[in-house]
Amino acid sequence: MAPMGIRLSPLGVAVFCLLGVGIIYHLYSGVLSGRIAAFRQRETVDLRELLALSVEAAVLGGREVKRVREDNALEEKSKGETKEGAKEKLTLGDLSSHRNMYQLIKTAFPSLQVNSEEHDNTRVEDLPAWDRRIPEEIAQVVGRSQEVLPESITVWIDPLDATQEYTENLRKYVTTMVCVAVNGAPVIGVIHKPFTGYTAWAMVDGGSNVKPRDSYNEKSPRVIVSRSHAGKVKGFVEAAFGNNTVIFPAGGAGYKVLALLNPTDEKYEEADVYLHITYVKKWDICAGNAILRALGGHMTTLKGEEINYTGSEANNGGLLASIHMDHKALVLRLPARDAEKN
Ligand SMILES: Nc1ncnc2c1ncn2[C@@H]1O[C@H](COP(=O)(O)O)[C@@H](OP(=O)(O)O)[C@H]1O
Ligand SMILES: [Mg+2]
Ligand SMILES: [Mg+2]
Ligand SMILES: [Mg+2]
Repeated sequence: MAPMGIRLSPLGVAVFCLLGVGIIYHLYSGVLSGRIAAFRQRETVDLRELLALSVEAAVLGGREVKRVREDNALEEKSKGETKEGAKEKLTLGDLSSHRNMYQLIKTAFPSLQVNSEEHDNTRVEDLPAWDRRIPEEIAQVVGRSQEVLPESITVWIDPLDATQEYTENLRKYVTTMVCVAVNGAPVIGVIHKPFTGYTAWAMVDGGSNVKPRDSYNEKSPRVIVSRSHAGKVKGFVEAAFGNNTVIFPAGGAGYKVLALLNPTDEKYEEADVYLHITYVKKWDICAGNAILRALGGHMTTLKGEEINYTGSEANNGGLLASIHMDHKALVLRLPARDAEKN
């Protein structure tokens, strides 16, 4: 005979269990969410550290670019053709720079999304890990750290910009570039010149080591454009700013942004506007965009839209860059463009 004749109702047991689970959940949810928050806190990345690392990476890549050029060991290959039929070249300078830059950044911050123009997993033996030192030059300008979540970051690297000109030994156009975008907005930009050793860097709301020129000609801007991926840019520029517009053809997207500023390493064309009408990729333009933005300038599509530096590498909308000018007014002066015909 069952003692006392107690019978458990299944419904009662279920309600009792649910209550128990509810109490345990209530007690632990605060603790758990606190733990998760603390974990995320620890995982943040300091943008000032990323700036220092980006400069280090650009200089490291630049050393390879210079070495390969000076050894005359370019091992030039073709990666295919651009949409417009120009040869897309690849040299040992691009590859060796990529291996060094990518490995340095990925070893220091393995969780970051890093998009390089080149793809090659050959390990660089004996590459020392980044020492996490913030150079004095950066510490003096960027006074405090700025923490962001790693998942909000996209790093874009161009291990050698102006490869076409590099193969022609037009050394002044060649740069290495690193850019850090946060939630798609370009925030840190580094443009390094391997053959002069000059490095321009800037961080939005942080500071920079490069300044704009004192004056710009807004009424009749001198326009810097591509020399090897120009498309029909001459007619486009003349339709916008008049038939007598001074046009400077130059190599490299990094170089052309520097020509809008006041870099101190060598003489540049003093351009007022940088304009590009053919296809271009985000590693080509992100660093320049970040530097211009940090200095109060703008880089947009030809329609004046901001460029989002997440997702696909493609920028199909062309490029208009200016500083200390009414950028919207410049956009309004541009003629309608047929992206298919360029
Ligand atoms: N139409 C196009 N298609 C693909 N890449 C282009 C392009 N126009 C310019 N670029 C890239 O943008 C950079 C600057 O070009 P430009 O000197 O013509 O202004 C070069 O980068 P890389 O040298 O890193 O490949 C070049 O390949
Ligand atoms: Mg290339
Ligand atoms: Mg490039
Ligand atoms: Mg390149």
